[in-house]
Amino acid sequence: MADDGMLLNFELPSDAFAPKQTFKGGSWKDRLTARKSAEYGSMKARGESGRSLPQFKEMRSKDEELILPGERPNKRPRTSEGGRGTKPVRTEPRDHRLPKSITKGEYISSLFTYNQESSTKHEEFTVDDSVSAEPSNAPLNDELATFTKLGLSSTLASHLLNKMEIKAPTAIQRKSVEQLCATDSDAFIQAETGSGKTLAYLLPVVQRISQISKQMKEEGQNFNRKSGLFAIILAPTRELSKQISTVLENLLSCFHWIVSSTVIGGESKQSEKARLRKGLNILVATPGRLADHLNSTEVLDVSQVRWLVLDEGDRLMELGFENDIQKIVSVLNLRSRKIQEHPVPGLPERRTTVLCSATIKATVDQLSSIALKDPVSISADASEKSNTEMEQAFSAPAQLKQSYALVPPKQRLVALVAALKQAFKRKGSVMKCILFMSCADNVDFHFEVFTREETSPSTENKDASEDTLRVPKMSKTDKIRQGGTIAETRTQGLATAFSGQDNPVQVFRLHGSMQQATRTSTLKAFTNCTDPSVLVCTDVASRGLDLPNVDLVIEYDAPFSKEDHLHRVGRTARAGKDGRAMIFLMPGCEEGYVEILKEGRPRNLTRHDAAELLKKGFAASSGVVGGKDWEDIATDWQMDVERWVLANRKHHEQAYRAFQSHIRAYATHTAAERGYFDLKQLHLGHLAKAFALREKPSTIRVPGQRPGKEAVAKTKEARRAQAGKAAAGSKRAHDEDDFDQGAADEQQAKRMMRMKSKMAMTGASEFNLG
Ligand SMILES: Nc1ncnc2c1ncn2[C@@H]1O[C@H](COP(=O)(O)OP(=O)(O)OP(=O)(O)O)[C@@H](O)[C@H]1O
Repeated sequence: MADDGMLLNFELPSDAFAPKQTFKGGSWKDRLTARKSAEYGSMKARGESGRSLPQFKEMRSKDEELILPGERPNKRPRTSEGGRGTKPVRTEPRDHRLPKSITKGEYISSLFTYNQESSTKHEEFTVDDSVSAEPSNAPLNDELATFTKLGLSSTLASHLLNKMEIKAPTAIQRKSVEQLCATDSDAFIQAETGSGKTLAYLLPVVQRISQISKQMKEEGQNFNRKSGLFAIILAPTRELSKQISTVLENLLSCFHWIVSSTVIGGESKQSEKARLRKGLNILVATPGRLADHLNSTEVLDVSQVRWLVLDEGDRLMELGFENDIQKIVSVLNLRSRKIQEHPVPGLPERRTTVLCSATIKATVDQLSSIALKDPVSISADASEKSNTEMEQAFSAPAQLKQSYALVPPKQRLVALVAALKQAFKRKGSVMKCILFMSCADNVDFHFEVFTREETSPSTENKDASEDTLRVPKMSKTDKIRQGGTIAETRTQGLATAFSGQDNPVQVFRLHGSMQQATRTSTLKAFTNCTDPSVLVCTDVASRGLDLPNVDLVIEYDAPFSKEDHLHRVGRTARAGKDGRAMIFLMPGCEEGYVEILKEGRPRNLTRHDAAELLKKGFAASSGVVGGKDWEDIATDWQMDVERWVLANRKHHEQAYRAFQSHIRAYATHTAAERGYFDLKQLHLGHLAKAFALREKPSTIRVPGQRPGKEAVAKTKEARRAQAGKAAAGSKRAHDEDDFDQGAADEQQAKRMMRMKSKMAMTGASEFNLG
């Protein structure tokens, strides 16, 4: 199941994050009224009468912050004038920025009040940006390190130079080409992102097969596509398989008699079978599809396979391809025993299996035990390393400039737009940016926000139109007709939200719930786009993809694991080029994640704060534009998006979905890192603002999804009443059991959900990658 389409069988309990009702903020009168109102509400629910009290929506603290029962306002920040508990110092009134009228169930809070502040020092780990770091994944500058000296034929070496503009090997290529051209032992190849691992395993494979073809010709035999399948390369995703296949075809254009092909799904098995029937010498495949063909395609003869490459080994395991790989390896072992009628001259006795990744996790040991025998470790580093050492040693490219932005939940959306505005302010400063989000719903919603038609910024008072913009109530049939999904085919648009004045920016979206053909064409369009562009995507684009000219990576939603972080930021600063990466974190427990970032041994890790981003993004250097300061401009923009969401049912539902899916995704960080991403500490009310939602989080429901605890409680009550009326004690007991069983199941469901959503959101299967 894909990440955005997941209608999982549990919903976050509406009151799960609500502490005991306490009312803070505003004057004592506000707090008293709020408490009385809440008491009145519960009396009313119990059927007791009470004197009329003001509706809660009418109450607003003096700071414009609406403090809701069930929501946790942040603690007042300490001020130099007084300790906690003293009246906060109000720098300026915010009221003028917010609409004067609000409607039932709708709460509008200011972007700039009650935000949690950072608890860490600003100076930490900030390094001078002007200090340039030597690229660590660049081609070698060593005259002795020529491809011919490493064992490649002069034909292949000159093809690399003249046709592919590859002059010298990278460090990992030097080691691996030398090793794999000379020996048949299994190998682990581990090197940082963008260091040329694809050629590190393809070059020796092509070289060895070209030698076989040469030997056959010398012995008077004809080498052609029917001579045998000699190498299989497995990759976890279709996109990656296609990319490997393209590099391979480029290489093989100097050996046109060696034929390669792919079986990766996404097209009919019949046409794949037809290709296999024609014969081929090198096959690039996804594990599931290959296992399928090994089962059902008789013409697929794997008895002569002598090279098996498992690219992105740890990812293959993460995505649950273990069984498929096990099956493939045992079929290869079994069929390699077949006695050949016409043995191929020069074909090695044993099969060489190569495992390759930028990050080597414990799971790789498992894969190694399935597929490898006494492997040699090949890393770019000069020292020989054990697996554990390799696991600890992975790092980001040295020349990559990393930073993190500490942004409170309410300001996330505006700060993101500000960062993008700043990045694309000057023509040519950033060409391509990849923006990572946690799930497909998030990608879809933000794509729409970035490409929406903006209303005139001169519209000063929009209060009058607030009610007319209200979302029309969705009828039951509408909901059914919509089926809980939004059909959206547009994958490219002009970024109205952050295009520079003379610098139009294109936005693309990519995630695993899109049709394969759309995914492929979107990637192609992004790659070929000559305008500055942003690819908003899930982790489907985090592994192995080599998209040219990406100079900025933004992780708006934190990665699910530190390995994912390295792969994401590794889409830039490739093969010695420069690159920048920024991750968004929230003040509070997420700040601790900086320690994890440091584990990737970045040469620099600069910190940005929300105010700094907003100021740079929303105002000129003077800080004031047309009499408005950057806070006003950011607020106007946020309000505009909120109104846009309210005005259209589709956008509203998209925002709902994105909010809910994001929270689910938030719960799926690896156990080791969950402490930094603690759902209980996430201020859902504030976070909703980053999705331009004005509703109370517990009321946010996506049509077709299972009701939350509140709704279940209501149903339970109704069912109890019914059971009571019918005086059917046994039935009641049965219903109770159902609910208790439901509660027990919920734990199980949550566990399943965590696993499923992690898989779906990171790309659970090659056929439906998220
Ligand atoms: N020797 C070389 N000289 C110059 N460029 C190279 C060389 N080898 C590879 N490249 C280029 O470097 C880029 C990255 O290569 P590749 O995709 O193989 O990296 P990788 O190590 O597999 O990265 P990842 O871990 O992200 O998958 C590609 O654009 C490739 O063309």
